[in-house]
Amino acid sequence: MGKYLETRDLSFYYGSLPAVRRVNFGIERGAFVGVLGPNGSGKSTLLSLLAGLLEPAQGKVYLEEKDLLKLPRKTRAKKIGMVFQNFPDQLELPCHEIVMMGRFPHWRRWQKESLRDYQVVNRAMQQTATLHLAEQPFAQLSGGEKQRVMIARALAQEPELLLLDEPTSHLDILYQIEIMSILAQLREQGITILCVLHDPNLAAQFCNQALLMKEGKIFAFGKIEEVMKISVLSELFGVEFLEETHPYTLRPFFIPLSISTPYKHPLKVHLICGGGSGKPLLRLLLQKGIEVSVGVVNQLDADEEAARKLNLEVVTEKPFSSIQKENLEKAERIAMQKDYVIIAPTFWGEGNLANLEIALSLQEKGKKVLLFEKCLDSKFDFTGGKARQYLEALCKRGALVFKSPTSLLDYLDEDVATPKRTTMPSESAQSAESEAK
Ligand SMILES: Nc1ncnc2c1ncn2[C@@H]1O[C@H](COP(=O)(O)OP(=O)(O)OP(=O)(O)O)[C@@H](O)[C@H]1O
Repeated sequence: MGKYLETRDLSFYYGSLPAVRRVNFGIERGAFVGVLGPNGSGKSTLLSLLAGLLEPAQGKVYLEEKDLLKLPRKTRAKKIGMVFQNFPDQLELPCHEIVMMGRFPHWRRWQKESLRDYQVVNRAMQQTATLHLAEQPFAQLSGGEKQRVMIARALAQEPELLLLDEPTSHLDILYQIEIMSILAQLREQGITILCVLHDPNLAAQFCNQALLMKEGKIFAFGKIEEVMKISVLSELFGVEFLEETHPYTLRPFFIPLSISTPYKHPLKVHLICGGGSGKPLLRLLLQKGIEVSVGVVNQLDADEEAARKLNLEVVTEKPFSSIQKENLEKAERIAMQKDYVIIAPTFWGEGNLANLEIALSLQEKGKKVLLFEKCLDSKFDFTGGKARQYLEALCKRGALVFKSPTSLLDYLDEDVATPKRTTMPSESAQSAESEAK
């Protein structure tokens, strides 16, 4: 059986500019789809095609398996409610009359407003908190108030399918949440909703599916939990995100961090850490644009969580387990691709000691190892001295010891500026090394 709403090879051009390119997707009745994508990616054009306001250059839109453009105009107007950006916002009509316009498709010629029409308008204005604006001229409302009145008008239409283009764009945060909650309730009543949004969090919290667009094409489409991932969103928007899970809804939410640039620093490092010891360093390394891999760390460890949320390459081991051979080999392979191995001042136990064995092995293969004075403090060693022996062996064989993350970062910068330095410890590092001894 076909879907409630479906597009097949849908394309649209403005002159020679392809705005929507061979878009294929289908949604079930009652879906609540968030349409997201960068500016100019074709979201509004797609919505206009779905509303039948634009005629596709190629392909078709099907509503309940029928060619949308072949449905009588009045049938379309009854079924599809729209809240678009380009409403005439200087109308002097009182708001209740604007909302009543939503009833037009249900009227016969010369029909007057019925009691039911007034009831539906009243309910729509209650739902959108616009009842107190009923007598006010539309033109005199604020942007957010106008937006809510236009949503009320669409609700008064009692549509099956609601298409909204950035319905939250002029709303303060309270009304953003309120409007999204109203839409979620409408969905529970069986209305199918497609809604262009700029905020991934509104989509992640309220929608059940996401349609991501880039350059007129579908970039990703599916359930929120399948599609809304930092790797996908970062690539779509060119912004780094941190992902958290909402403690109550268990839906993901995203914190934009910075504009994603390809790692701009020429050096790459592998970080051995654990228990949160790597976090301060991770932040500094990433701020400099240095590519970082992490491991081996136990799943659910604070550093593992940070690396995962930052979408870094990370080698993990099961929680509370000693590191398995295949994970050690994987970490070694990854670290071999890097310029340095950095050891954070973490606690050492029998479970993670093997990370120091890899560091020694990597050093033997010519990899440069950097660590911190604090690493040599025996209070971090819960292996009866084995960890300290490994760390001292690393130092004897040329590992550089630093007082602080910033001095290590300075060293990396010097190293880039003076290529020969990579084989010769810097003065600051040497002095730290001798102090440590
Ligand atoms: N009326 C028009 N005439 C010519 N080009 C247009 C027109 N409307 C949109 N475009 C172009 O078509 C492309 C897609 O625009 P569209 O408005 O569909 O994107 P969008 O994803 O909704 O953008 P935004 O997030 O900025 O609202 C853009 O390159 C835009 O410049």
